[in-house]
Amino acid sequence: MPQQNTTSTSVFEQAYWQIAAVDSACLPSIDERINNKTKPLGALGQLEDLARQLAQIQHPAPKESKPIEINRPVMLVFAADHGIAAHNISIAPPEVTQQMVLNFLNGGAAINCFSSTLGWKMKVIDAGMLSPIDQIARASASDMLIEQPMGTGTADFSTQAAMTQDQAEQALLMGAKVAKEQITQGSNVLAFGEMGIGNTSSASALLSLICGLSPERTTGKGTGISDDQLANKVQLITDALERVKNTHGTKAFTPQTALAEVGGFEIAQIIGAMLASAQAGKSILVDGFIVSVAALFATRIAPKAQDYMLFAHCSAEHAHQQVLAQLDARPLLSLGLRLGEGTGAALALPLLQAAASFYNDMASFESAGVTV
Ligand SMILES: O=C(O)c1ccc[n+]([C@@H]2O[C@H](COP(=O)([O-])O)[C@@H](O)[C@H]2O)c1
Ligand SMILES: Cc1cc2nc[nH]c2cc1C
Repeated sequence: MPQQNTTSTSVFEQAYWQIAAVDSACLPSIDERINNKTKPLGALGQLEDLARQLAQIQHPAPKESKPIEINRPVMLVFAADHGIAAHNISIAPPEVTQQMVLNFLNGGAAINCFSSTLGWKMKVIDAGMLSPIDQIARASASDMLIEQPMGTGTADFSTQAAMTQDQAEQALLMGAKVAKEQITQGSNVLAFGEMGIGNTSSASALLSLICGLSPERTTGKGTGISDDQLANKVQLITDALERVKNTHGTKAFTPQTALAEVGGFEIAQIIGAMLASAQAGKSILVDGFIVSVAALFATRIAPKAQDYMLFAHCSAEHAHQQVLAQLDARPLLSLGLRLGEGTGAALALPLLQAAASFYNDMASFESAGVTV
């Protein structure tokens, strides 16, 4: 059931989330620990930045030098359908969203392979697909599946608002609930993935609205559509932006308005889950283009949430670079992936573990008797 916001503060306001910035007072002791490891200064490159950020998130007290822990890493894959998918803007029809969710529940997708190989717990969240999961699949996958649909897919945003403002609000609360449950179970690293035929259209429109970028710059081929389909996708997003400007004027769009007009149920729930993770002081591992747009929205609601975000990879969807630039984020991997599902985030877990391992266990110059 949707939670009630008992305060008068909206979930789209920073004050609702009360996210503490990570404290830079702890940096000197963290840097001292990293710099005294038996290596030339900076020689572990981006792994040093990763260790620094993980240590800063986990040990804000200035003088403490405690190990980094990666506990019960959990992959949360949010799935939903999109009304815009009726316009042939994907290689696949909308039914494929649910077919792929069933594939997740049966353990057969790329994200299952990576999660089981690398040690992720995996949860699949139905945030609003065209039809509910049938009882047999539900019964056989009760441990992996979380059902909290906001409806049977969003409305077609090229002609009307994707969802109501109230749904956008409820979606944030429902996403937050999932993150809180996983944190209660002991997770301190939460990764985010998604599945939704048509959701690159939604992510592109959201990016255009919130950053004032033209649809040509924010729109790409998603699952691999043709040039003609891409031209149609750009036109549909252009029409949607025109519709939204006619409805709300040309003023800057708030995250809530943008989400309600052109968002997706899975994207909105991810935003809420990220904000709750940051609120609880846990690390957020961001996957590809769609999840990064959700991360951008989370930071537009509560800028301090970014302190807790680690960017796993750079997707082949070219607008992902625009999102990363907006966030001034440097991703860990660049493998040309454009699958989604959380696959890029899953693959980054060994890097987090390696960063923790050198930070925790590598000898210092003093302890090893190495004199440089
Ligand atoms: O994560 C990415 O960067 C990414 C880039 C392109 C496509 N996807 C996946 O493909 C689906 C959306 O693509 P489309 O063409 O249907 O909009 C959705 O299920 C995503 O998981 C994901
Ligand atoms: C087959 C398929 C698998 C996916 N996984 C994430 N998005 C997807 C889109 C399609 C079409």
